Amino acid sequence: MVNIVPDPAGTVPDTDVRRRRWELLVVGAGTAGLLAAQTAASFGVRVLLVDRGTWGGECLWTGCVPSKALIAAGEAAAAARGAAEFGVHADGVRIDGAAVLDRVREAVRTIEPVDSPRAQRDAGIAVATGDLVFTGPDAAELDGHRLRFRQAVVATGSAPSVPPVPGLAEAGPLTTETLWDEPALPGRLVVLGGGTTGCELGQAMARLGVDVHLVETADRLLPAEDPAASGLVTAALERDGVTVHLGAEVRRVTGGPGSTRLALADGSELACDRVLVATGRRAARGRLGLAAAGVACDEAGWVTVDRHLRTSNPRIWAAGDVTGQPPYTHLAGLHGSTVAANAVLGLRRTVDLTALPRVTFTQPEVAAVGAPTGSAGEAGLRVVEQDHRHADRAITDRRTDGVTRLAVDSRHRVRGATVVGPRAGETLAELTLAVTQGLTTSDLTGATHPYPTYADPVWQAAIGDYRARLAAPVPRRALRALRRLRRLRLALPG
Ligand SMILES: Cc1cc2nc3c(=O)[nH]c(=O)nc-3n(C[C@H](O)[C@H](O)[C@H](O)COP(=O)(O)OP(=O)(O)OC[C@H]3O[C@@H](n4cnc5c(N)ncnc54)[C@H](O)[C@@H]3O)c2cc1C
Ligand SMILES: NC(=O)c1ccc[n+]([C@@H]2O[C@H](COP(=O)([O-])OP(=O)(O)OC[C@H]3O[C@@H](n4cnc5c(N)ncnc54)[C@H](O)[C@@H]3O)[C@@H](O)[C@H]2O)c1
Repeated sequence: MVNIVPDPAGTVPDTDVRRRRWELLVVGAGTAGLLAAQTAASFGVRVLLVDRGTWGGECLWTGCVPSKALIAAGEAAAAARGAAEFGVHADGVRIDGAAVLDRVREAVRTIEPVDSPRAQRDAGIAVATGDLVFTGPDAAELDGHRLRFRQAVVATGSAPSVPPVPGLAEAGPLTTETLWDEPALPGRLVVLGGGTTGCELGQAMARLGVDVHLVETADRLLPAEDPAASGLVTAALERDGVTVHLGAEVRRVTGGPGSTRLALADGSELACDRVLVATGRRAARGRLGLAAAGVACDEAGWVTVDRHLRTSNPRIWAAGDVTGQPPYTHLAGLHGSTVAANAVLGLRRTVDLTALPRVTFTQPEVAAVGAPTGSAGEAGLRVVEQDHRHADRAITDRRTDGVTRLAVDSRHRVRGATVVGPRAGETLAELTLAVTQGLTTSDLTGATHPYPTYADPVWQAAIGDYRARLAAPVPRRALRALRRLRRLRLALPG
């Protein structure tokens, strides 16, 4: 059923919505669509925002919010179990899985009103719930009703991709779209994929008492990150009870929920109650009619865009995960505001991915930005590093399993960074600014960092690089001359 809500001024009666030619039609009310619609509305344009019903999109309902709430529950369990290390005894830790999942859903419900149709309408946006299908270059259908538009934004997101392993689809695997509706936590879980999702959820589940096996085809977890991060996260997951299978491939799956068996390529077999698939994403275009609209997609199905996020139909823009660019909420939001500025004001804004920050919310967190720090040498960059075993805050917190690595160019500009440790995501903000603004390690040394914080290792790494600079021939000669001058002055009488 189409449920079109008029704008707050009431100038667009429900019955007229389908007859209007909308200045901007936005399809998908996830982060990208919401930001596109809100930014366009703030520029004074009449916008129609359409969603199937999950207002707030993946981040709110099945992504960031529930996963971070589950991670918080896992952290609470781990803190209670580990309290004895501090001389605090919290014996008899008991996990109520159903209550944990209820708390997760409560977090979603608490945030939901901000993204609701009512909130959008209050912001001056006309909203409609339904499945939108494009029928031509400037026309679409919403559950049987025709709409026309001057410009449109496709912001329909992405979906979990289930690999074509024989028997997997028939085994009823969980995905990040279905996990959150479960009434209880599984007893035994096999997680397929050791990327961001698999590591975050695998660790959280293990901390909540689930027997977790994590299967990754690559030879290390988080294969896109600095190998130092992979090593630290693997060790942390294993400490939490996750059995990690690297370089492993599932050949066949049999059974279903409650009793599933996975045959691995090395001849071994895993038995579990549920399988969670976390092996990457695919475009979530469904039956969107992009061909009828003249919007081209690449071979993998992602909507093709130019530097300004314009599709092959000059009236239509795309934003967020559907473009195939890195799937992060902060990028989806940036895409949304960028397309609004380009579509409504005719600007030619681009989105620079070179300083796109990312955080994996394992414990320790892995936060990275810019040039890789693992193979920085190959890219002509040097790596300066501070091991958190020497960071006082990490020692007081008994959280020394971390490292800060900066990739620095020949002019000592910070070109990339990886931070592994508690609150690494927060620490990354400073380094993202450094990479974005081309700041040098000497700029970082010039800003006093409070003691004792997890930002201190950044300062120490920068100071280390600055001191190494002083060892070069020219600064050494200058230092020698200054020392001599000082001695001469001190030798002078009076
Ligand atoms: C488990 C998990 C954890 C994550 N954690 C993080 C994190 O911590 N930080 C981070 O930055 N990112 C995280 N992400 C990624 C993040 O969720 C996505 O990058 C982001 O939500 C994408 O936003 P979007 O607007 O592009 O798409 P979506 O949020 O998917 O929105 C698309 C919307 O389009 C609607 N739609 C689709 N087709 C139609 C149609 N035909 N008609 C009408 N409406 C339609 C859908 O209903 C949906 O509401 C996580 C993802 C997962 C799976
Ligand atoms: N904290 C965050 O910001 C956050 C959290 C979760 C997800 N996300 C976003 O969602 C995206 C998707 O996450 P994801 O973890 O599903 O994908 P991913 O691409 O990050 O990781 C998928 C992993 O699965 C492995 N793999 C692929 N096929 C496999 C198979 N058949 N068996 C075993 N392993 C297999 C890959 O080698 C890879 O390591 C991420 O790239 C990220 O951008 C972000």
